Amino acid sequence: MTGTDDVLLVHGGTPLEGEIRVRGAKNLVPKAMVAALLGSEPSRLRNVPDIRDVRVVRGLLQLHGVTVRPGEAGELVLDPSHVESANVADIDAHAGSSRIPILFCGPLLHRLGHAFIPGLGGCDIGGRPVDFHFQVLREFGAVIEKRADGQYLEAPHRLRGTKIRLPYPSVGSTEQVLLTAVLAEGVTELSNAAVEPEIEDLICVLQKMGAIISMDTDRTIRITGVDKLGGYNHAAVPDRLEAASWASAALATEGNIYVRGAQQRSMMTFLNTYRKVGGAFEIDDEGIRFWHPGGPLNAIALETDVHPGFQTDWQQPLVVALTQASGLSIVHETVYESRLGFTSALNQMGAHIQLYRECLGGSDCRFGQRNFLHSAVVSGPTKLQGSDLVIPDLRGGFSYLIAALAAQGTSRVHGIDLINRGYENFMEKLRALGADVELPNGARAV
Ligand SMILES: CC(=O)N[C@H]1[C@@H](OP(=O)(O)OP(=O)(O)OC[C@H]2O[C@@H](n3ccc(=O)[nH]c3=O)[C@H](O)[C@@H]2O)O[C@H](CO)[C@@H](O)[C@@H]1O
Ligand SMILES: C=C(OP(=O)(O)O)C(=O)O
Repeated sequence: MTGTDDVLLVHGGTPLEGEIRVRGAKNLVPKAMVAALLGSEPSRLRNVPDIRDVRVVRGLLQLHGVTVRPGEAGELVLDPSHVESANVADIDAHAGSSRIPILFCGPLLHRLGHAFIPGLGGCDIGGRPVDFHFQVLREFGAVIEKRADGQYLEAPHRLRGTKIRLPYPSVGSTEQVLLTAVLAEGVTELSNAAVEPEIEDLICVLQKMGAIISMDTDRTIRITGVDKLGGYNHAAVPDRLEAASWASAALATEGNIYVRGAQQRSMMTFLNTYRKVGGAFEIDDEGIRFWHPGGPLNAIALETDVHPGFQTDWQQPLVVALTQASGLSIVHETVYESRLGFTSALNQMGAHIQLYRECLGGSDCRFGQRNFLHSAVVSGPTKLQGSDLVIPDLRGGFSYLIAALAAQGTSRVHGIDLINRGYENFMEKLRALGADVELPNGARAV
């Protein structure tokens, strides 16, 4: 989508108020769909959001012979009975913008003995190499050949369990190990694993299928391979990243939003930070209400980290709220080396955000001596003015929507289709919250 179809006019200055609902997590649902490939029976996934990353994986699974059909509302039934006989063609067309194709490696090697992985998508927020993925697959016994159009993998023999230590607790690499080890021969011990709530939920899915997986408290995961897995029936964990985005929108626009589906357990670190900034929230069994209680917001020092630290995908939307806090906030991004570039457009709107190459705010990280602008000092409060904005990535895009909604005047936000990757029906939700947004004359709703 290009041109006027992909532009949103945002008339700012109105607090967002009302209720929206978040469904299953973008960072779990596509992976649970891939897990269905490992089963000998159909799986039923519930609480599935209608987002682009789900559609991309659905296309890829269908290409590999998995029948995917909708069940009840928000359900997908995935039947992998015909994977062996599928005629895989045109895989590049389905790879799309997502990073998920890399997670097809283990399941396809188990089922077919070979796999082809095209170029990956995902947000442009750093180099995002996949060296850990290929290293762990080699340790399981896969042979990998890089060709011009992608990576070809083969498993000449059944993959074998192994002992692996990740150089960094990478989410995708941990998932790669899980999806490969469950059907490998013998035991796999993974240390320095990522332990994000979405990973725990993927482990729940795999256990339902018949896998044997234990998690220690020291980032060690042990998997005892089994010969066969069945299907699963699972409701996906809610999207804590989307929930936090709406919470940040409530704070930046001086609004009040009830996020149905938001869960305290997976958002504890975010909630502590939200409270330190001066945001208010109230938790009940169905969701969390977030609001600006009035008065000034507090500047804070914030460092992103792997779970249970402050999740990097929460950072960009919260930075918009920090432009409204009194004093100097420090933001140290330690997960991605280039996730602060989006702030230049906030400065164009009137914010005062200065980027630094040094590790500010406490600890040293991998990016410290390497010339990456990965720390920020946000000086506030500053009034924001409407502007012309071009969305750079998923969370940066949502941040621009928040900034435009908090600003005086009208903004033209270009590239809004990108937001459909991870935010279900965001236009409907914005309107339900009273946002004054419109598509330019003649444009379709995205
Ligand atoms: C679809 C999905 O679930 N995306 C999430 C996932 O991304 P993703 O799984 O890609 O992120 P990782 O946790 O793997 O990446 C973390 C860091 O490890 C580095 N790295 C990773 C793999 C590798 O082979 N080599 C390497 O150097 C990355 O460049 C990055 O600096 O976790 C991130 C961290 O919580 C989130 O921001 C993303 O929203
Ligand atoms: C970085 C993100 O996603 P992905 O890994 O899919 O690019 C995100 O959800 O913010």
